[in-house]
Amino acid sequence: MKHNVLEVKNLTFGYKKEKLLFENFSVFLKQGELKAIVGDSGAGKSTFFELILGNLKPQSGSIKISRVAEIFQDPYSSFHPSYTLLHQIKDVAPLHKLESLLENMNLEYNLLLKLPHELSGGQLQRASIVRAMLMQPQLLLLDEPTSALDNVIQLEVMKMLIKNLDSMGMLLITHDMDLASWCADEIIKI
Ligand SMILES: Nc1ncnc2c1ncn2[C@@H]1O[C@H](COP(=O)(O)OP(=O)(O)OP(=O)(O)O)[C@@H](O)[C@H]1O
Repeated sequence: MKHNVLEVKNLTFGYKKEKLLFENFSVFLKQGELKAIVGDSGAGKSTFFELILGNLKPQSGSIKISRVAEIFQDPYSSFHPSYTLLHQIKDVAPLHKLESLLENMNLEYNLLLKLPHELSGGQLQRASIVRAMLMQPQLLLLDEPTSALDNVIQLEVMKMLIKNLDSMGMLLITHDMDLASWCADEIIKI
C-alpha cells in the first residue's frame, strides 16, 4: 500500500481574516502521485507551499508532511554563486548515489566542478534536481520548475523529474495547463 506523503485537512488561511485564500481546503498526496496546482496569479499557490513548509501557520486545519525537498522556478537562485556545484551538493547529502543520478539527469560529472553561472539554465536546473534527489525526499514541491527554461528543455527536465516519481509524491505549481494535463494525476484549481 502506498502511503500518504502529504495530508492537508480542512485548511483555512488568509493573510487577512476578511480575505481568505483557503477555506476548508483538503489535499492528499500518495507516494508515486503527481498533482498539479493551478490558479490565477494571486490565487495563493506560493502561499500554499509556504503553509506546507511550515513558514506560515493556518488559521485552522492540519498539515502533515513527510521529508520534503523543493525545486524553485529560477535555478540560479537555488545555488550560491561563489561555490562550485559539487561543494553545494555534497553539503546536503551523502554522495553515494551521485553517479547514477547524474546519468539519470544526463549531466557530466565535470560540470559539478564549475560555478553556477558557468552552466546553462537547463543544466543548472538538472543539477538542482540531482541535489533534491540526493536528499531522498518523500514529498517534492515543484514551484514552476521549468518556467525559466526554453520549451524543448522544459519537457526534458519534466521527464527527468518524473523518472523519480516511484519513491515520492510530487506537487507541481504551474501556469501551464498543457503541462499539467500531460503529467498530473489530478489538477487542483485554487
Ligand atoms: N506576506 C504577505 N502578506 C500579505 N499578503 C500577501 C503576502 N504574500 C502574498 N500575499 C497576497 O496573497 C495572495 C496570494 O499570493 P501568492 O503569492 O500565494 O499567489 P500565487 O498564486 O502564487 O501567485 P503567482 O501565480 O502570481 O505567483 C496575493 O493576493 C498576494 O498579494
